[in-house]
Amino acid sequence: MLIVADENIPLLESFFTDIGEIRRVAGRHMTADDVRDADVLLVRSVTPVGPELLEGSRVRFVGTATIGTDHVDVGWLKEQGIGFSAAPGCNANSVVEYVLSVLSLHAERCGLADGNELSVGIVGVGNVGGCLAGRLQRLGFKVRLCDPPRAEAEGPEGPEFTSLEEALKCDVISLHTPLTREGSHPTYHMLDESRLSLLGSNQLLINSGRGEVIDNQALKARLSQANAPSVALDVWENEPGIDPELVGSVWLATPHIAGYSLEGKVRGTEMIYQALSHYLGLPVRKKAGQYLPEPPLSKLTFTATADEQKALRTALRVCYDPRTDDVKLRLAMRGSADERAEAFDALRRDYPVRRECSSLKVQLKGAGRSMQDSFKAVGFKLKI
Ligand SMILES: NC(=O)C1=CN([C@@H]2O[C@H](COP(=O)(O)OP(=O)(O)OC[C@H]3O[C@@H](n4cnc5c(N)ncnc54)[C@H](O)[C@@H]3O)[C@@H](O)[C@H]2O)C=CC1
Ligand SMILES: O=C(O)C(=O)[C@H](O)COP(=O)(O)O
Repeated sequence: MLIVADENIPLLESFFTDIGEIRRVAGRHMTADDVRDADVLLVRSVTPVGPELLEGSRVRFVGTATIGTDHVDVGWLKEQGIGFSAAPGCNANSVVEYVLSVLSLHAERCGLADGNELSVGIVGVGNVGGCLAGRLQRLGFKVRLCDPPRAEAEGPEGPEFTSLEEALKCDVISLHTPLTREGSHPTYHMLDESRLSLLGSNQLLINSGRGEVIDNQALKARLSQANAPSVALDVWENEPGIDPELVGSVWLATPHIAGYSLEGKVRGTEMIYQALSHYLGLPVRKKAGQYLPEPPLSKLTFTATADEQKALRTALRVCYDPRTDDVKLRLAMRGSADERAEAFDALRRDYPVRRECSSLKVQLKGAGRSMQDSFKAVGFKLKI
């Protein structure tokens, strides 16, 4: 059996050698010739999968080691009887940690002693948005949820949902919808010129869903006007050929790496390995946990003199500080359009190992219940 796979899927050999021969291909440049004689295709978000790639090939199963599926023509695969699986939720925790870290930086630069004074509108309350809402509520933030598809499906039985316009009134708005162009609630350019005009300079807009959910040209225009909001973008229109002027206009700019914790990536591989094994009727023998190395930093101790908010910010940023990725992306925006696109992909391909908060044991000497609860809410393991 031949498995053609994006070379950026981690642990390909560890998970798939027993199943078939692996051919590694650069995902961004995968062609019909690369996959013609394959039985299985494993991709990431950068490979459009549909008739152009697969017509006339032997492929009978496609797996994407990502949450998002907007790069896959799922309907066409179904019509062709080709098996398909994504990795729902695999890196949701990583995205949530990115948002928490962005929020901590924002609170600090706004001079807020307690970030949880902020109200947060979460747009798209699925795996990522739902997990984020739970954490923020435990941390004492005021959270508003916007998810029209869920509101319609769940009715009065579900949680309280608000309209997009109401969510856009919050101090912070965090986008976590998939990219959709059809249906009752399409998200393509959901934040257009008119909705962006509702935001003001005391607000922060975060997008770690998909770039096309915001009209990037309208956003660039909005950021050049008076009373513009602060913006943190992890995802962009036209990746990898993103707009360098927009990078220059936003507060925090990262190269689509919110979900790039090691845990999240390895879980993505594990999930498509499990799905392929089920599809082929093979036993599932391997687990992500067996491939996670010891983290470079495993313990952190705060003494009884530590201030709760400062300690929490420090611990969070020890695990992940988006400012490092921001600096690298800004530096990568020099050069020609081709060089910039290549540099964007290189930042993602060569991304350093980033571990989730759960990899760090935190000792809080003499800390009260509130401080312990806050650390646990973020996802740290407490050392008793
Ligand atoms: N930046 C990154 O590294 C990553 C980005 N993502 C992106 O985040 C997206 C969300 O991920 P999950 O939460 O796992 O997906 P999910 O499918 O679990 O949840 C998405 C939610 O958005 C809601 N939704 C759909 N249309 C909407 C609309 N018009 N307005 C408001 N809500 C709407 C859905 O009802 C659903 O509850 C993914 O589709 C992917 O595009 C995911 C992982 C990493
Ligand atoms: O899981 C998703 O959806 C994402 O956005 C991934 O983090 C994207 O990673 P790549 O597949 O582009 O490496």
